[in-house]
Amino acid sequence: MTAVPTIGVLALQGDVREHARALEAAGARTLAVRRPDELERVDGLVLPGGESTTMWRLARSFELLGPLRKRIEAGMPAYGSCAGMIMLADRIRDGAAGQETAGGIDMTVRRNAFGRQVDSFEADVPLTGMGDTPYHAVFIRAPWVESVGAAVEILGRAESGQNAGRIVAVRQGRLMATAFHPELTGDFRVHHYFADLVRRTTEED
Ligand SMILES: NC(=O)CC[C@H](N)C(=O)O
Repeated sequence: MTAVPTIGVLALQGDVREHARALEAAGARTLAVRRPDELERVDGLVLPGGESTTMWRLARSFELLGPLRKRIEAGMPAYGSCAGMIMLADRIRDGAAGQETAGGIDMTVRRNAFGRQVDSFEADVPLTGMGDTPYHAVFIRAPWVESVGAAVEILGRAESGQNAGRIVAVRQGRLMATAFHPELTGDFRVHHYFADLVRRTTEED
């Protein structure tokens, strides 16, 4: 029998409840993670959208940044959306002074990249491995992925307009990230994909 995985949502700041709801719709049990002992109990973690500078500062003061890095290095699956994508990037551009990330994905992410042109917008993005219909993606002061290392698989790019070709969804092994917010649209394909990844990981380990 396949066990139901417990997926944490980093609950320092951001749209935690929406992710929990989407993960539950994808068949996972969820846990709000604010403390290192909560982080220890989850099979995978979602880092939500919000504000990456605040998330970073809070992660430091809650003494979560170090434990988060350790669990990611040890192979915990993690998925970051928007600010969460920034948190999973090994390198960031246009960060606040001294801004750190948990890292894990070999990519450079530019913060507020689309925001200079337009604060928020919606676009259809075809996503590898998540069905034939493009994903209707909501971007809110979103970052984009400026460059990726060889181990990173590009799952989606913006298709049209002046931002055509920009990388907005990636995966590196057990880590994945999207520049957009799949918790807001009621189409939970991204959460299903991540929940399946976590389920397979718990079977492998
Ligand atoms: N919707 C979002 O998560 C926005 C991200 C935000 N601009 C940041 O830098 O963290």
